[in-house]
Amino acid sequence: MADQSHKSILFCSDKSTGLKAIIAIHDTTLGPAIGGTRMWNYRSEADALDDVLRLSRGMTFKAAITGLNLGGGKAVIIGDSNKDKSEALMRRFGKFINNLNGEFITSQDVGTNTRDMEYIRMETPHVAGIAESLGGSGHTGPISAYGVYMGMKASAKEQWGNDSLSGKSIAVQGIGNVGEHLVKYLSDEGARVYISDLDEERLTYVARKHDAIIVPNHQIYDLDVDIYAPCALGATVNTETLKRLKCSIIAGSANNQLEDEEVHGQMLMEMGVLYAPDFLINAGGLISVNSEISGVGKKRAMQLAENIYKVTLDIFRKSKKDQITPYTAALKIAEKRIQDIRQLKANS
Ligand SMILES: NC(=O)c1ccc[n+]([C@@H]2O[C@H](COP(=O)([O-])OP(=O)(O)OC[C@H]3O[C@@H](n4cnc5c(N)ncnc54)[C@H](O)[C@@H]3O)[C@@H](O)[C@H]2O)c1
Repeated sequence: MADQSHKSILFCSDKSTGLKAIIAIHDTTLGPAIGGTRMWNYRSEADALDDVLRLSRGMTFKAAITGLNLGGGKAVIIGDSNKDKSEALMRRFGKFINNLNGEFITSQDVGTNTRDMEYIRMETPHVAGIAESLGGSGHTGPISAYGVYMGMKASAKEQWGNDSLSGKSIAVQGIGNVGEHLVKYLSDEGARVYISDLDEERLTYVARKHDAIIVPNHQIYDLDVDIYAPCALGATVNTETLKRLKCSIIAGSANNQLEDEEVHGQMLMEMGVLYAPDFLINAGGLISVNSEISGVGKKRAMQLAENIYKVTLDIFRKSKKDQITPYTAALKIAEKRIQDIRQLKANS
């Protein structure tokens, strides 16, 4: 908690529903902490804690760099989302969120969906990502994918002087809510798209629908492609995979793609691989949820997601000018905004 400057961490446990969850609030300078609830079968509670601490910190910087008045938080429920989920478990979790009196607002993430958010809503108003038919912003996957697509095009512009992805070869790891929509954008633009996932049925479906090429999971890092798009889980860019990756750009939706932000960010820069900071280009989901909370509507949300193109180019410019990695450049801009607003609030 002290290492990454978290504000608070709440462990939630309920025997009758089998709920075991952790809510981490990183920073609330800009506004209430917001972050999805991930349900995952973690190997240990320590792994779950590590994940929620990293993810909540990323949310702080994501909101800050996107210009939203929101803080950073995240929740994880320990369990198998296919087997352990129930209405009672989700509603019990909603009660824990309600006890935080609006300091934390949640939405969907890996392993949770709009139905789960509806159960949480039965116990607390501090939840977004509700189905469109019920007045919410619905699935965040499409807008997240659009933001990643914008960030990827900006990366292409920076690396090759032209933002067209037509004819480029792109490996998308994970074709879930975000990955599938990203594959559609890329395929529609004429890219050659390779896909991998743990879910065989989904792979066949997406490959057929969007004319993509299936590759076995273990081969995704060895492909001779222009772009690697991690859209499954974090830390896939590490010392081991960097020996295998041959791409010129890394741009995807997964949170915390770099196992060690400093070490692997620097390695990428030395290798001449352009890295589009994850917390910047995957902000579409947050933008969508913010539109639901603030009532600004879908059109404005799409404009903000489109703006990721420009912000990504600004970050690359700063990275070059200051001789720092794009990740550090993005972090500095986000931290400066938080610092400025903290001062503003202290003086008023
Ligand atoms: N949904 C959003 O709006 C959003 C926003 C920002 C960031 N993200 C991040 O993007 C990533 C994807 O989100 P999503 O909503 O599409 O999740 P999802 O659960 O719908 O999809 C993830 C997919 O990755 C696959 N997968 C898991 N481990 C894998 C592995 N080792 N190799 C290949 N495939 C694997 C899963 O089978 C699944 O199909 C996550 O890291 C999430 O935190 C999502």
